[in-house]
Amino acid sequence: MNGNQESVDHKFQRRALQVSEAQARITEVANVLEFEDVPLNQSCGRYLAERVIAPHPFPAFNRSGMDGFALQAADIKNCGNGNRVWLEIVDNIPCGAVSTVEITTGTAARIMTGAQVPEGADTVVMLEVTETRVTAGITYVGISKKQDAKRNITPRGQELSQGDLVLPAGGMISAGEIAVLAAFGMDMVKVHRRPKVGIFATGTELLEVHEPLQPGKIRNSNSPMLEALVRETGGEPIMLGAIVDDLELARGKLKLAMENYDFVITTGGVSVGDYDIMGDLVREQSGDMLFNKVTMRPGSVTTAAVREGKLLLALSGNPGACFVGFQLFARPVIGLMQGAAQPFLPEWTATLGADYPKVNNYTRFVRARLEIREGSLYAFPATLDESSVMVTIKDSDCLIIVPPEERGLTAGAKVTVLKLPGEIRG
Ligand SMILES: Nc1nc2c(c(=O)[nH]1)N[C@H]1C(S)=C(S)[C@@H](COP(=O)(O)OP(=O)(O)OC[C@H]3O[C@@H](n4cnc5c(N)ncnc54)[C@H](O)[C@@H]3O)O[C@H]1N2
Ligand code: MOO
Ligand SMILES: [Mg+2]
Repeated sequence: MNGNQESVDHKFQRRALQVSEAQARITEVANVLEFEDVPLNQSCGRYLAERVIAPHPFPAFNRSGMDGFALQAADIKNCGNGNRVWLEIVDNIPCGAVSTVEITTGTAARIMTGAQVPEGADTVVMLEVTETRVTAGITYVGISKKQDAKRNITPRGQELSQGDLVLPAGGMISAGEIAVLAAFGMDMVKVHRRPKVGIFATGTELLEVHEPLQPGKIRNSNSPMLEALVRETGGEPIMLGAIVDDLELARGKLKLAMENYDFVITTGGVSVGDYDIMGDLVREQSGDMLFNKVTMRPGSVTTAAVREGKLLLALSGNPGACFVGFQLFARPVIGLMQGAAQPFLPEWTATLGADYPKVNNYTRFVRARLEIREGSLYAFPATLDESSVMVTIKDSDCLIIVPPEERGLTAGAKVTVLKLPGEIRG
């Protein structure tokens, strides 16, 4: 044997991790970023850094649910069958006012929806079932139907008592949360800073989006896709362009990116090809490597490393693998850095809508369209779902998790899907 044959090429020596193990390794080193206070109207899509406890009951006062008259139910308990009661109107209470007149037997106050119910009143009769008359300069309301106490009054604290947990830490802020925060007077919200995510692509074949097509070359579509994905997950993308497949160039670029940003994502050059420089770069400092092979398709060559506490995720250049690798590894990292309590894609159960005959050694994440038929959720796998395929990414609502199987799956099988964000296209 000559020396050449004896030597081991470490490029080919990769220990494949299960997806869950790879996710555990990368999320373990994803540190939550510092706090910042943001104005309420800019907090949509951020994650609450602290739980919110109700500082007061909500609603804060007994509130009328109707335009009508506040009175004592006991005064009208014999109404009906021709019996009518006349009560003296002692006040008129618009929204925002607090009446100083207590309702006693024989009296009522005109009141508007949303106004504070006056002391002494225990029911509000709606305007439409009342009549008024003026006798000797005094206005009376006539009521001819009985009504129980508590009707049309929302009691103080009906929705929340003081001290109740309103919002847990780590929940995403959207319209409903913003309404609650506003109602409790929180015009500034404590969140975790968005991670700055440096993104660059490697590949001598890559053209800029605006460049005309040239023989053998392709436009860099992964960088804009990653930029959109980083934004979608709440990160701040920093676009560092594309570089040719040159180890020195890549080393310099990576160093700069790792020094300046919270998280670095690259695409391309992680397989075993002669120009797969990102794989080589990570292997150079093998102590830092978290994984460089995962038992998944697409994206088996997805590589991750940690350097001085900073994470590098080197995604495959193949668009399908780049997309899936982002969803499984970058999404939770970016979420955790912002303090998200649920940083992973949600898992749903669906019925497979068409046969999926492919046999897999590895777990497959198959792009699919979701459809609701007669109240049940169906997942239709994309006909083209190879790692290298790009166009079916845009048609997908979810990724079907197809475990390693000796034979394929048939239509009707129950499958677990990872729901991608956004509306179901149907
Ligand atoms: N001998 C082997 N060959 C390959 C293996 C293997 O195990 N042994 N793995 C295959 C698998 S699986 C994948 S996935 C790819 C991974 O490739 P790389 O991550 O090294 O990516 P590249 O070689 O740079 O490019 C692959 C493919 O993607 C296109 N590409 C690259 N960057 C972009 C971009 N920014 N935008 C759009 N498209 C991009 C590139 O032109 C190539 O066509 O390796 C297999 N090979
Ligand atoms: O990394 Mo490749 O995408 O497994 O097909
Ligand atoms: Mg390659």
